[in-house]
Amino acid sequence: MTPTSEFHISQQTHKLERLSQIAFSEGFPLALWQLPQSTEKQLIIDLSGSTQRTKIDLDELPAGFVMSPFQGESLFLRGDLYYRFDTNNHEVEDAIKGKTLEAEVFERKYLDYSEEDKVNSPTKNNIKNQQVHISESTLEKWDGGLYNEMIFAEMVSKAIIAIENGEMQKVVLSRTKNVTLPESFEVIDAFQKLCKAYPNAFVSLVYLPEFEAIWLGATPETLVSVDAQGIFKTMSLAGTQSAIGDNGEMLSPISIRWSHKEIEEQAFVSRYVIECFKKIRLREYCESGPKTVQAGNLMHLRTDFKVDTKALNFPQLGTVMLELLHPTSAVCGMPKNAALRLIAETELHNREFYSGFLGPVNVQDESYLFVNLRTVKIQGNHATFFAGCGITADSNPVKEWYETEMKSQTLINIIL
Ligand SMILES: C=C(O[C@@H]1C=C(C(=O)O)C=C[C@H]1O)C(=O)O
Repeated sequence: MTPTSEFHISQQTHKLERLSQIAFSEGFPLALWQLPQSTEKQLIIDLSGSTQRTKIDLDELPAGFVMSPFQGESLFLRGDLYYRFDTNNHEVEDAIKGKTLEAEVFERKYLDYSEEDKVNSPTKNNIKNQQVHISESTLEKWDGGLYNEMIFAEMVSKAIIAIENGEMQKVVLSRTKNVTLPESFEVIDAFQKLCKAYPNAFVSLVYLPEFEAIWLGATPETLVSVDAQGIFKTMSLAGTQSAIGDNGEMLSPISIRWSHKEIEEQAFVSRYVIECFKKIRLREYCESGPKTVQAGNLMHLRTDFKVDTKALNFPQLGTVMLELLHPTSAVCGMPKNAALRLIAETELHNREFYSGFLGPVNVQDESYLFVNLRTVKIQGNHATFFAGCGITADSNPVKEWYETEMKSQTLINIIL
């Protein structure tokens, strides 16, 4: 191999990392993701320098990435630059061929590897050491930790009383866990580790310069997807158990037994999805499940729903269902308004983007939106993990605390 081609290959390997570091240092919004069961990583950079606030209309939006909070306006990252990388982090050939002029100009400005650049340009070569800019005022907002087992158990007890009083049937309460990251922590490495560890999850990294934050996650839950063939999918996911046995062994899904509480909790979510179909008088959906599925260190109960939008001549189904479904009772509760009220009165933190939804929209004619679970917000060396649990009349407050601990461990086990 000639020295030039060796250099070229090593630059290829680092391209994903370099592009990310450029976005972080220049303040360009960025989304990097791996779809479930895919070995490709996809990357979008919005060159405008800020995200757009928008209503999510899947039929209208250009190619980009949606980041939506639990409550409030959705953000849209425009796909000005779009890259695809294979398992070895090499750029995918057909994506290179279809490169836009904008991408070529960008690469010439930031990634041109002439000999002179290698020696002289600080922007182009020392970029790896640059971090996301974070202001003092953002750091001041960081709290040392709002929750402990007793506080959270009391919140759950309060929710159980509300359920017993007939105010609601189910509510999902969540908490945060704050961790100071070690100096050795590298966010792109953490993303890569999550991709390897969780091939069945939607693994994502989203940089939002206006929030001076990076959100990293590995969620098991599809909210709405519409593929290039017009197949719409959603799911009801709930009920949680450890996937790891008493002796540290990985359990198999068929060995898992579910209690009445968990079966009921998941059935609430399925009923909610079916109610949404009923509202638009759609009967032509296929339903399969519930079945036990593994999500990293956890097992859940899942029912899948599928609709052929082409056969029904209903191309807007994705947009209509998104509006009806979010927030589902997997992250909020039943009935929705009573649950929202209790969440607002009880939780000590703002959920921000946790339990909202995120994913690529109209990228290669497909849209995949996921519920933002198993997620962490990173600001400087501060990490806030978010996790929640579904509470019904049969909940045990201490068990629910452990469930949120296990859910935080899905990320912590891999990235720290
Ligand atoms: C709320 C979360 O997860 C949701 C709640 C579940 C439950 O209550 O058992 C299971 C899966 C998700 O639908 C979370 O991960 O934070």
